[in-house]
Amino acid sequence: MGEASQTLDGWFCLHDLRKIDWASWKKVPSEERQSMIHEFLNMLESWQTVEDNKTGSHALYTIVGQKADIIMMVLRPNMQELNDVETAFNKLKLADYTIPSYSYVSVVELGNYMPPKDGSDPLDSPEIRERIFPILPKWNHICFYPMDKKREGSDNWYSLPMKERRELMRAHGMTGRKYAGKIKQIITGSTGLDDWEWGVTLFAHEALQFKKLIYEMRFDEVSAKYGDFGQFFVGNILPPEKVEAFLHV
Ligand code: VOV
Repeated sequence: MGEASQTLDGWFCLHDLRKIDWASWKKVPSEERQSMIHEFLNMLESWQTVEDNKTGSHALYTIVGQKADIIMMVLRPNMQELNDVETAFNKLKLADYTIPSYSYVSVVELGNYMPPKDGSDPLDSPEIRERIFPILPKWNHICFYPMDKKREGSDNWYSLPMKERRELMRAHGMTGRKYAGKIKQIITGSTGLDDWEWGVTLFAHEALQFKKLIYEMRFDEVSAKYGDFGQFFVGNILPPEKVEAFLHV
């Protein structure tokens, strides 16, 4: 039987996707809408303070297509704080005009397939700390999807020996490295936390790079043979200064 890979786990992560109830929103008098937008912007400012203090991070994007209108991705040191952020959003007046469309709970994860060569404590490495406690990039586009590794007949990731999994992950990493500077990936583990085993969140300057990377990875054995994927969500950055225009009706 396979040996479990040890993981380094960082910040907890919530992907919260909402639709805007545009029909109801349009009926709200403009002054009230303004005040709700203002209240939401104040919340974003408080999230920014957390990020500036490096005690969490967040990303706000609009979603293209009918699955959702916005995605809020929030990172916090523990599940309680994550829940607090979610509850605080739900208490905003604006939340009454949103419809939950998908959510995902996970924790930023780094596997030990490529351990430090000198045997040092990975948590002493600033590079590793930056990966498990990441400040999310403010790049133009986001792509998020959950995934599993298969356990079907002979295609069972979990019964492969560590050596073989390491080799497959090495090849996966080599494909990913070709996209350095074009795509930033945040892998969050969710076994026991949500319906799938991992959340994959990608950030890119150009949306086409998602298609190129994910297509190329389909040919890596680890994805071709063992990858099972959930729904894909893709979208555009929504910086605070554009929130008002986005919600303008
Ligand atoms: C920019 C692209 C990029 C790069 C450089 C990259 C590199 C790496 C490395 C080096 C490692 C192993 C160590 C670790 O960090 O855990 C991983 C790990 C992982 N990856 Fe990855 N990945 C990328 C990108 C990338 C994508 C696009 C996907 C989705 C797969 C697809 O087909 O749609 C993915 C998935 C994963 C997963 C689920 C894991 C955990 C697997 C496990 O069994 O534990 N990943 N990944």
